[in-house]
Amino acid sequence: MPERFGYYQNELYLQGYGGAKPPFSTDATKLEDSAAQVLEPEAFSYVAGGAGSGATMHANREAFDRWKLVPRMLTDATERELATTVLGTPMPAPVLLAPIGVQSIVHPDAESATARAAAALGVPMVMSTASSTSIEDVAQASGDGPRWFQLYWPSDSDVCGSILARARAAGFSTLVVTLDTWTLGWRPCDLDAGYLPFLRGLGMAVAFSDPAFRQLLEKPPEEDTPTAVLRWISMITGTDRDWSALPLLREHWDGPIVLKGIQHVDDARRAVDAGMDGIVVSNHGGRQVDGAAASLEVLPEIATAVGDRIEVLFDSGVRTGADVLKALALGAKAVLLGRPYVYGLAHGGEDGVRHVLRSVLADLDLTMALSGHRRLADLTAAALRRA
Ligand SMILES: Cc1cc2nc3c(=O)[nH]c(=O)nc-3n(C[C@H](O)[C@H](O)[C@H](O)COP(=O)(O)O)c2cc1C
Ligand SMILES: CCCCC(=O)C(=O)O
Repeated sequence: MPERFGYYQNELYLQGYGGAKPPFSTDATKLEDSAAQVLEPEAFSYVAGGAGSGATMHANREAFDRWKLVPRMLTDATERELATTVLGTPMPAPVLLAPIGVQSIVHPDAESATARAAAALGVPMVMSTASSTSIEDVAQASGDGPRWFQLYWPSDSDVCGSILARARAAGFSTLVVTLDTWTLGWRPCDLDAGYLPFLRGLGMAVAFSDPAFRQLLEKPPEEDTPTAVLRWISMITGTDRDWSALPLLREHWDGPIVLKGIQHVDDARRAVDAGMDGIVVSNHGGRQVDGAAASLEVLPEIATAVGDRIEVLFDSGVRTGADVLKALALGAKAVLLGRPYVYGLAHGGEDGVRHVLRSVLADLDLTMALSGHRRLADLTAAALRRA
């Protein structure tokens, strides 16, 4: 394990901050408020916002509140075993960083800072297709760190193949294909602010550095950005693909493939039938379908239906160690942490992401200990009660 995160007191206070106050809160639920103080209003709204009325974003949190841990005593949880392996990737705890695009709008070091922070802890980073940093630069920042690549699936097969070949060559081991964002959801915050970072040419580093994409353009993106942006957006949006198209991805990717954005048990079964290796039960943090079910609400039925045949990962609303425990007890193999690490990035770049990650991992470790669980395998529905 690259760095021991262990007990909160040892790690953050004695080693990390030497007993001094940390630079900002160790409570990820508070970071949103303080991030609002340090970010441009539009950038903050873009990150914090959800689709429509925000109903799904709120439902994601409410669903966590409906489940309560029921701690067990005298179980000897002095030493916990949090390390696990998902699709061949070893990790110190069942936590990955969710793919989040355009990180340059919150910090100039953007995805490179995130990659360094994740690598320092051995936590896998899922890099977004909509990154503000190219595949090769993220890989370099990530060094020996574990890394997965998230795909917004280009309709042009040459471009798709080129991007995936680059990701594979750069050491990204697992492909995460996001299905729930084939067009952007109705996001009043961004609409009201007239703010969409992509239309300003942000979050285009993967596309603009891709030789196959550049070949399709009459003028390079540096000379005519709006045309290049529109060409790219038209390529990654649309419904012209269905389940039968998934084998095409196998032609370009020989590693594990995970489908992200699964909410319905029948879609989870289809992912198994299509020979996929994993799914992420996710509603994109409530950013796509306003009124969609909370992801935690649908997790148990999906895990029961397919959990023995495919890796079931989870995101949308994870903020604390207890949240991780609950998702695992309800059938997830690991969770993806979303907005909180972006707020860490906003507060302090690489150090900020590390701070958030260490806080969540240490909180997870302690909550696991005090709930009486030694091993991840001990986390079953019996560890919970529905309120
Ligand atoms: C600012 C922002 C950008 C995102 N960009 C992507 C992306 O590029 N690709 C993707 O698959 N998911 C993206 N997501 C969704 C996350 O991967 C994840 O599903 C979501 O953040 C989980 O919800 P939470 O933040 O409430 O925990 C984005 C989320 C946010 C907040
Ligand atoms: C093409 C959209 C990329 C960013 C994204 O997924 C989000 O804002 O939720």
